[in-house]
Amino acid sequence: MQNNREIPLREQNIVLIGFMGVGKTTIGSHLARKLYRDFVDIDQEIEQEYNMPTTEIFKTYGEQRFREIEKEHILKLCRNTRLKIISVGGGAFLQEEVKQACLASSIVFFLDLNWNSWKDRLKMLVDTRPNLQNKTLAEIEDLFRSRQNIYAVNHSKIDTDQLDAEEVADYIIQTLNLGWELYQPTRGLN
Ligand SMILES: Nc1ncnc2c1ncn2[C@@H]1O[C@H](COP(=O)(O)OP(=O)(O)OP(=O)(O)O)[C@@H](O)[C@H]1O
Ligand SMILES: O=C(O)C1=C[C@@H](O)[C@@H](O)[C@H](O)C1
Ligand SMILES: [Mg+2]
Repeated sequence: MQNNREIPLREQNIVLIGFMGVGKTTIGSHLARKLYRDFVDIDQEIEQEYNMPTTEIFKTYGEQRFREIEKEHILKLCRNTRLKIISVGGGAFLQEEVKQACLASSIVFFLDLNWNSWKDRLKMLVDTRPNLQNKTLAEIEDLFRSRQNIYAVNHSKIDTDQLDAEEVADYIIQTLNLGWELYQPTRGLN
């Protein structure tokens, strides 16, 4: 496994984690554009590979198969790439191996959003997220709360409640610049 001691901090992949709908895909694409990096969205990669939406993949092959493919995609990126912005699915960190690979090879940002703000987004998410379907609001809240512990280990947590997607991307860039300068300063290198 490529680990972060072998990749200069400024070249490490940036991985966005968090519950469904917190904005990983939207914020990740802003971040990639602003940092002139490639953006990889794992859900979209899997949908392209299977040529069907996630809901159909769950129905046809089951969640377990989706998780296996998700793991393969993420481990491959962690082993073989740098300088990417990667949005992983909301359930990717359920798999310990995925979590450890991301934490060892990349800078992991947890996009946090409180339940009250999140539930306003439910309507626009439910058709495309199989794990939100056929559940009561109380069951979805339970899922939301039980998932928080898989995101708890990260390199930086960003509170997104009061920010639009572009502001979150700018805030992540400020955080990165602070960390890069602190731990691997450019001053005096030449
Ligand atoms: N900071 C934000 N403020 C307001 N709305 C946002 C913000 N970030 C994302 N959104 C909106 O929330 C919806 C979900 O965002 P997005 O698809 O990026 O979430 P996601 O974390 O990638 O979800 P998933 O894990 O299910 O793929 C989109 O309609 C997006 O426009
Ligand atoms: O949190 C989840 O379980 C999921 C989140 C989405 O990003 C997709 O990866 C899929 O819909 C499952
Ligand atoms: Mg997404």
